[in-house]
Amino acid sequence: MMSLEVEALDSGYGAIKVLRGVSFSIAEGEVLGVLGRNGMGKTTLIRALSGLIKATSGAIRLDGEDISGLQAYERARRGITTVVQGRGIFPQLTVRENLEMGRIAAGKRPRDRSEEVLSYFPRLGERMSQQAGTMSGGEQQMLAIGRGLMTDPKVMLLDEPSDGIMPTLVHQIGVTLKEINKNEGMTIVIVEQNVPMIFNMADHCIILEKGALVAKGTTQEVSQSDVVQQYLAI
Ligand SMILES: Nc1ncnc2c1ncn2[C@@H]1O[C@H](COP(=O)(O)OP(=O)(O)OP(=O)(O)O)[C@@H](O)[C@H]1O
Repeated sequence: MMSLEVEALDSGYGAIKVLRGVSFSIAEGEVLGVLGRNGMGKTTLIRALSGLIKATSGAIRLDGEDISGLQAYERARRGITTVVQGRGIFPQLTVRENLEMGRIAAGKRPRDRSEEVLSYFPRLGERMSQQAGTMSGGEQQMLAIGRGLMTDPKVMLLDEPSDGIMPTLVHQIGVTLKEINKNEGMTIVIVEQNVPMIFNMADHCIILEKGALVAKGTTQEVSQSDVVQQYLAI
């Protein structure tokens, strides 16, 4: 069974149509990389999957169930967690409190994942009482991912986790996300401008151009195809 299946999805902001007929599917436990230049609809896709904006038509199926009519919190209860661009952590709260917010956000009582979170991100363990807003960008990104993990999700949506982070940490975060994917069997949808990061960690890739899909395939197929030059300008 497909873990996540998106069919002919249209979405946008009021009268502004952004996503046009987007279709793809991800098997359970896979990593899907979402590539595309600035303003092509990547963040909008993450918002539409998480339920922050509505689908105007099409379907989003999680394990066969169409969740496109559900509110964001209902999707979260079904196991979708979102690590938003800019991280969305609570800067005034401590690391410990931010992680606890993840558990609360899950709505039910999820398994306690704090041990796993601290094993993936030992730096967080050293800073449990620190105010989150005083940490470096990379540490805040680790916290945002850790908080998502605390909800004990089945699917993790990430919007540009490399944004504003120094290259060595970007590499490390990519490696850790892959570990989480493998160890937890976690399905991951990751939006990135950082093409090498995606080519290193994704099983499949899609490329968005003006809200429509212009490429989809295995990472190997997409990375070797002309579309990379054409749509990503690298
Ligand atoms: N809240 C909003 N209201 C109206 N239009 C929006 C809103 N947010 C985004 N858009 C528009 O939707 C289009 C796609 O934006 P989106 O943020 O999804 O692109 P993106 O591929 O994530 O870009 P970036 O890499 O710069 O984050 C853009 O034309 C943008 O101006």
